[in-house]
Amino acid sequence: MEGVDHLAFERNKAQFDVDEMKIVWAGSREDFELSDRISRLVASDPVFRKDDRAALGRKELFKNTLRKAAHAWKRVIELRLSGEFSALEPEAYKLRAFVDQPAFTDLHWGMFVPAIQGQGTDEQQQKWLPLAYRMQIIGCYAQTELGHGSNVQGLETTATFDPKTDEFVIHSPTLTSSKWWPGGLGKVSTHAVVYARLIIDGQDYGVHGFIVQLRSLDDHLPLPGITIGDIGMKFGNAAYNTMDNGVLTFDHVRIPRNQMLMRVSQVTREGKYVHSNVPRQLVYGTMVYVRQKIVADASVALSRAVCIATRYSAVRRQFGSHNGGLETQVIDYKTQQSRLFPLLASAYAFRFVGEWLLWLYTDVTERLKAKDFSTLPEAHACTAGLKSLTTTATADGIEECRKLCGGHGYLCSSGLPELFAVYVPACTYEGDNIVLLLQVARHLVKTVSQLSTGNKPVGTTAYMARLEQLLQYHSDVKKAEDWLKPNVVLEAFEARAARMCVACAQNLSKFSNPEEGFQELAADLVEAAVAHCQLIVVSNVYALSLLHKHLGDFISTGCIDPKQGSLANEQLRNLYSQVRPNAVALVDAYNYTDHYLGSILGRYDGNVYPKLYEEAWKDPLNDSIVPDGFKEYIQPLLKQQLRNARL
Ligand SMILES: CCCCCCCCCC/C=C\CCCCCCCC(=O)SCCNC(=O)CCNC(=O)[C@H](O)C(C)(C)COP(=O)(O)OP(=O)(O)OC[C@H]1O[C@@H](n2cnc3c(N)ncnc32)[C@H](O)[C@@H]1OP(=O)(O)O
Ligand SMILES: Cc1cc2nc3c(=O)[nH]c(=O)nc-3n(C[C@H](O)[C@H](O)[C@H](O)COP(=O)(O)OP(=O)(O)OC[C@H]3O[C@@H](n4cnc5c(N)ncnc54)[C@H](O)[C@@H]3O)c2cc1C
Repeated sequence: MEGVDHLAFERNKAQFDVDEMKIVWAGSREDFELSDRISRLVASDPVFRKDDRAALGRKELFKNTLRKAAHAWKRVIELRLSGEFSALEPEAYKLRAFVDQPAFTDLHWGMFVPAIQGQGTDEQQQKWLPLAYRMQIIGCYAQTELGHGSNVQGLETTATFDPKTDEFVIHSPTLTSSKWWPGGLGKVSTHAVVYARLIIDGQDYGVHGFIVQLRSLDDHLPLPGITIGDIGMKFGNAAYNTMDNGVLTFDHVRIPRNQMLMRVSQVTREGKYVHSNVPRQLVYGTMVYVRQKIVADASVALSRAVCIATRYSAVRRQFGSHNGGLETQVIDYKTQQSRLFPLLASAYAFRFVGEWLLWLYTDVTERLKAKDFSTLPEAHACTAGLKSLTTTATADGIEECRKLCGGHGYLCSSGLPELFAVYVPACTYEGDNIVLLLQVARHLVKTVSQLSTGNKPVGTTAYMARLEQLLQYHSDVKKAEDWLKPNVVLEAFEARAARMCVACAQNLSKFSNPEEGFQELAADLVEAAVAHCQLIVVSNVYALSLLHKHLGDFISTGCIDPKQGSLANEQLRNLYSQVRPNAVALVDAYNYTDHYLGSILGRYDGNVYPKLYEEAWKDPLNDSIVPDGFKEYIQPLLKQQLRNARL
């Protein structure tokens, strides 16, 4: 059966041009060609092999990660993948994506460099960026502490200005102030951007960023006053254990004054605190940048899981055989379709919403350069909300895909357990998803409360300007096909989000203390924020399955009635039937190599069973026929039973 395309029959059913769809998914022909070239390059390089990962112990796994990161960097330079200086070019980014192994380089390029770019002055950038671009220093982002992560203003590490020596003294005053979690910190980084409370003359000016050298550039030992290590094994086997998330404490470590990142605010030689004419929230700018990247990556993780589950569902057969004929492909079961196809649609939807968010982020960045800060709240709300929405849906979606693959989905060789374990911390890092939704809720409630003062809502909240109309709205859907009209769906989502936000604002106004009200109503506020974020996704693409999933919201807010809900469901079933013949082609359009998918169930040729069988024999337990430990632990039991039987 080797080489036979078990899915050819499925591919022949496609009703659209897969090659054209590959370009749509990639973004452009140029992007497609680049991805295609780099994914093949990675797949054919033995250093980037990953099928042996599940069996490696932590130390071997980590060394393997260092080897891959070093090799990736060599390839970036040899192939001139990056521009003259930075590896944040699309080519290098793609190479990292296809290598598919989290490493310290993610934090160096993804957070340390952007923190200096966004928060450093021109002089600081000139000094530090060339070193970082050439990886002559390796950096990480040391914000979270043992005692505080979400509450950034609660961080305890201090940076006290010493006017006598023109230095800051960085110190960890308590156990809970130990830096805890930063990726790349545990074993690799030579430097960090450390977030600490700025103290001048006894006064606390809040949290600011400082560039701190952690390890010697000669022998890699921690510098005096610095205690540093890895925080230990994390969820999953290989998964995120390729990363050295670290712990760090400072004992009165001195750094020059000019190592405070001073674009947002400065400390003068005399110890005067000067705040530039920019919002203090720019100190949080690196998080906004990374949240946008996380949204762009959600579609990648979800599409991998969906690709595996779709191909396998077309290969797998259970029940339904008549007269010795073939059994039914599990993809033909309506229940399988109703679980799988909305995820297939979500992967595409997140791909497009990621593109849109990149556009929004680029626009905001351009405005910030021109000192226009007006769109910053919208950028924060959109990045926070969509990060939360897409990572939650993706993590849940990967787990659903595992279940869609039945028992075989639980095998590491399906690729799904590791994909889930690597992905699921995205719901926590870069802002816990609930904490981020509460930020969106604050923005929405503020928008509603400002309507009465004549403030015109902008951006993604612009629909609130039609509040009167949306509060009167009731869907006029009469037949299932009406739900195919994008405007009909969009209006229903707008009305639902507006009503949920208004209900929250009205309930909040009953509290004399708004903060107390916000705490009390937090669960409702989170639901209103989800409704708003779903509207953003819907307005960029799709939505009937979401409407079906949240039917309760639509009916209880009076946007639609139960009959219209059933019509939506009927239309959804019709759509599943239309997707069915195209399903395998729709996942082929992702153009993933078998190396990248890392899944026997998702193989392009569908040759699942022989390969699963072959793979089982490679497990280290099968190295010997009788297992180690037999003589010590099994044989005595068996002998004991024999003795008992004789008695
Ligand atoms: C070899 C090869 C090449 C390789 C190339 C590789 C390239 C790889 C790239 C990979 C990319 C990325 C990889 C990253 C992996 C990620 C690892 C994870 C890292 C981390 O987790 S870092 C730590 C993240 N921590 C958090 O996210 C903390 C979450 N908490 C917060 O953000 C805040 O504390 C808060 C919850 C927002 C609350 O803050 P605060 O108390 O200060 O604020 P208030 O609620 O009082 O609000 C005040 C005011 O400020 C507004 N606001 C809040 N945040 C922001 C913001 N970010 N931007 C703008 N405005 C903000 C808020 O809305 C309020 O406004 P208002 O006063 O109401 O008008
Ligand atoms: C794999 C991984 C990598 C990481 N990498 C880095 C890194 O490189 N650098 C770095 O600085 N940090 C890093 N972090 C830390 C990460 O950013 C934090 O863990 C994250 O911001 C969540 O904060 P927390 O751990 O304090 O959670 P907590 O805030 O303690 O959350 C615990 C629970 O409390 C709830 N909660 C908290 N506050 C509220 C509230 N106001 N209202 C309602 N519910 C609330 C949350 O929803 C959650 O259910 C990483 C974390 C992980 C898991």
